[in-house]
Amino acid sequence: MGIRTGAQYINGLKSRQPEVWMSGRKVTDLVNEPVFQQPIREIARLYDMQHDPEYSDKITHICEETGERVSNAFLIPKSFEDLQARRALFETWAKENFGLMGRTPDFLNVTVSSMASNAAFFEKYNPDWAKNIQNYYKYIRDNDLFLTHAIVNPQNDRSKASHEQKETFTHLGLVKETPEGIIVRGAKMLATLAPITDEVIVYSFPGFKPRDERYALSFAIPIDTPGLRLLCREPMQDGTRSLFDHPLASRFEEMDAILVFHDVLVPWDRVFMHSNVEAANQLYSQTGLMQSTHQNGVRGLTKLSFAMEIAARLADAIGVDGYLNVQTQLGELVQSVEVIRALLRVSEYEYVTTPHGEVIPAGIPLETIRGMLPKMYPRAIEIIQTIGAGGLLMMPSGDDFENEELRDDMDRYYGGRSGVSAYDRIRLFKLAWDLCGEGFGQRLVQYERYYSGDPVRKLGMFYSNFKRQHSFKLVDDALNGALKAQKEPVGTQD
Ligand SMILES: Cc1cc2nc3c(=O)[nH]c(=O)nc-3n(C[C@H](O)[C@H](O)[C@H](O)COP(=O)(O)OP(=O)(O)OC[C@H]3O[C@@H](n4cnc5c(N)ncnc54)[C@H](O)[C@@H]3O)c2cc1C
Ligand SMILES: Nc1c(O)cccc1C(=O)O
Repeated sequence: MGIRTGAQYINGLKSRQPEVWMSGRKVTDLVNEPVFQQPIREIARLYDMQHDPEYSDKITHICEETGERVSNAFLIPKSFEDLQARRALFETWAKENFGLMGRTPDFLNVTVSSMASNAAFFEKYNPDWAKNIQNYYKYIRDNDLFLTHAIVNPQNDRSKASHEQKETFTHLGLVKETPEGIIVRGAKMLATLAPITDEVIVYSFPGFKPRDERYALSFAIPIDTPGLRLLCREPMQDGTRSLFDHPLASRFEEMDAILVFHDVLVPWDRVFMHSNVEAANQLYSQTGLMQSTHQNGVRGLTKLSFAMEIAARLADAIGVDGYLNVQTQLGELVQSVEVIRALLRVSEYEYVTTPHGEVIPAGIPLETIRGMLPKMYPRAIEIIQTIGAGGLLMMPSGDDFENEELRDDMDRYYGGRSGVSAYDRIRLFKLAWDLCGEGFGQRLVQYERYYSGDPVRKLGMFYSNFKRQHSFKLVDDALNGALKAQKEPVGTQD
């Protein structure tokens, strides 16, 4: 089939009935559920772009194997140009939602592509696992599927290993093997956009301990697989708030869900790994999952740039950008954007070719983005709050603004500097408040901090890996140089 349209994506959603729970009720009509309608529209729009002549050649390509047009997320890059083609997709889609939707289909499609292109890793442990991940890659590529992922065990007690939790199946684990597949039970978090996806893939960050064997698994199943229950967090918008009042929150909220598996059957051909602590702990570093970090980086750059632009427009609208303190905050934001932009470029220009010929962005700059964005983005939000100050809290609702009795006051007292009307200022400040004040905006801060794991442990791992690869030779050069200089009599140099 190749690339889908938005309508085909929506028809896919209509054809399934996953068990979705939200606000104390079972959601039975997903596509007409007010909370999900707008995000579904946003994802459908991305699918439609694949067919739009303006974007098609930029974000899709003809698959060598099938001759069909497929998303660039399924490209296994073999050159710098391929990396750029993939980036073009990330960038084009991120710009459609200002980088605020992190888990658009490209994210996991890239992840699975890199797992499949590193099938040799799975082969080492079990040839069936390698075959399964490769077939799964082809399946989602050829059907242009949208995946969610759940890779983190629920918090419960982080001081204990999976096998030491209160109950055997608090963390998702293997119950038994059957002729048809494996039966799994327990929970995994935190599957963003799960209710409106086609499939879920499960794997884990490293950290399993001996005796955690049953929890060391990876597989993918349709989101409506019997026994799989999706428990949504409380929605941050009810789907009825106006676009005037909430221009971002009412469009781009990504629902998050805990997945609870009640003795779910995973067919053998969908099992990528099980009962192997060593394989599960190596999966992340050995299968090029770094490729998804390329998507994260491009998307994160768009989001940070958006925050920077909002801060600049706020400051301009109320005439405060001539003050030194405001200028230094805005300058800091522009420089943050430039740092991320430069790091992305370095990662692409200094790409690495793997032994099997895949071209991947350089890891250290991408990891650096991952370490810095969790600090830069919250800081950008703090700056928006600081520059907007009380003005962020004085904005009326759209209904107030439309009320003829109030209009004169609004026009008089809500305008900005000369040339900025009350209407323009109110709209701008509402945009800013969605990003820096609403629950929607706070989730986006939390997302930037945690979407790729705990930044504390990530930075620790980053330094340990860095140390393994570097001998800090400049220090030896300096020490040896000092010894040499000491021995050489003065005047012997040219
Ligand atoms: C908005 C949002 C969307 C997300 N979307 C997804 C998704 O789609 N799919 C998915 O799988 N995951 C998703 N995640 C989950 C994300 O992967 C986790 O939040 C992340 O891995 C951090 O784990 P945790 O939240 O369980 O924090 P914890 O690991 O429980 O950490 C809690 C605190 O304790 C500290 N801590 C815990 N253990 C240690 C330790 N061993 N050493 C030192 N400090 C420690 C941490 O530094 C942190 O401050 C999302 C998260 C957010 C916030
Ligand atoms: N963002 C990530 C995720 O959600 C799962 C696994 C890895 C990452 C990552 O950025 O490396």
